[in-house]
Order: sequence, then structure tokens, then C-alpha cells
Amino acid sequence: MILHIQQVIDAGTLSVIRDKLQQQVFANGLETAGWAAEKVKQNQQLRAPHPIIELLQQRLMAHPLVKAAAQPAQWVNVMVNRYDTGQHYGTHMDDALMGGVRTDLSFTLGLSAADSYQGGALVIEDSSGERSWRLEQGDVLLYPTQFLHRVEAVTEGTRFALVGWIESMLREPQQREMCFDLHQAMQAEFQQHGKTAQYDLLSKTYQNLLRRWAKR
Ligand SMILES: O=C(O)CCC(=O)C(=O)O
Ligand SMILES: [Fe+2]
Repeated sequence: MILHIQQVIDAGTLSVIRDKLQQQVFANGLETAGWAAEKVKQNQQLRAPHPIIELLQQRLMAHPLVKAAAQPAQWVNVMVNRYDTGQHYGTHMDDALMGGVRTDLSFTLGLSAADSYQGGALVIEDSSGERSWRLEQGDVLLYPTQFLHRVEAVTEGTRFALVGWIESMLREPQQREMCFDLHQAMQAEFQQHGKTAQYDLLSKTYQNLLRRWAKR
């Protein structure tokens, strides 16, 4: 399950954040690249602790869809990536363990308006082929960390994005998808019909599956 959630952060907040980001000193992205990824990583990054990262991470952590889809146990290496014109991040795998935290999900939160730069698509490969995203500012893409992926070269302008990884209480993508679907069905039933007997059954199954599978 790859989830595209729209408008997690409003455009006004993002405009203030971008102004602040322009004043920060970014480090070379190679600082956090593994030995293979360093062959293909050409970007810049701003790492935690930093108040901008703190603020954005708090918003993501509080978002109901992020919570329901990721069932987070821990967040790790949340940082701002910056790609100026000509920069890219070629095909790579993210490390399975970052400081002892297992990376079950990756996310990218778009911080730049999609029409303010050219190129810079995030491309994810699976056995059926490739899919690419140029996220609108404020949108987040949440995806299992199991795929080869890349960021295409930015050919004009600058692409800022918040990226990071999540260790989930539900290790398997299939478990997360089942719990997420059930959660969404439960919510829809409650919103449309109230606390019906069907809602209670969905809720019972959701909570019991979570209890059965969740590990921290
Ligand atoms: O900038 C992005 O959207 C993703 C970057 C990425 O793949 C990474 O930092 O490992
Ligand atoms: Fe990556």
C-alpha cells in the first residue's frame, strides 16, 4: 500500500517554512549515505534536531491517516532534503536499520510547490514497473521501505522535501493494509450510521487484530 495524503500542511505555513529554509546551512547529503547509495546521492540535507523538522514531524505524527496507516512505534532520521538544479538521488535501497530502528515505512512530504521547480519526481519501482510522484506542497507519500526508488534530477528551481522513516508496530505491509482498511470501514460506518451493531463488530475485529499483531 502506497498512500498519498493531500494537504497535511497548509500553503501559508509552508511559505514561512521555505523562507526559513533558504537561510539554513545545508550539509552534503553524503553524510547519511550508505556505501552504495553514496555513488548515486547528490543532494543536500538539514538534520534533526531542528525546530523546522520538529514542527513538521509533530504535524505528521498527529495526522489521523498517518497514524492509522503507519501505526508508528518510532520515527527515525527525519530530515529536510534539498535538491538544487542538477541534483538528484539515483536508484537505491534505504538501510533496513537506522541506529537500531527498523525502517518499515518511508515518507516524503513535499515542501515546494510542484510548479516552482522542474523534474525532481520520486520514482518507486516494484515488480509491475515504476510509478512516479511529483508531490504538491503539503502532500505526503507514505510507502513501504522495501522498494528500489530514486529522485530524478531537478532541471530548474529547488525541491525541498521532508523525508524520514518509521518503525511500525505492524511489521508486515499486509498487516498494515488490513488494519488500515478495517479502520477506514469502521470510521465510515460510524460517520454514516452512528454506533451501529456493524460498527461494534468492525471495531471489535480491528482492535483484536491490532492486539494480536502489534509489537513494539
Ligand atoms: O527526497 C525524496 O523524496 C526521497 C529521498 C530518498 O530516497 C532518501 O533520502 O533516501
Ligand atoms: Fe531513499
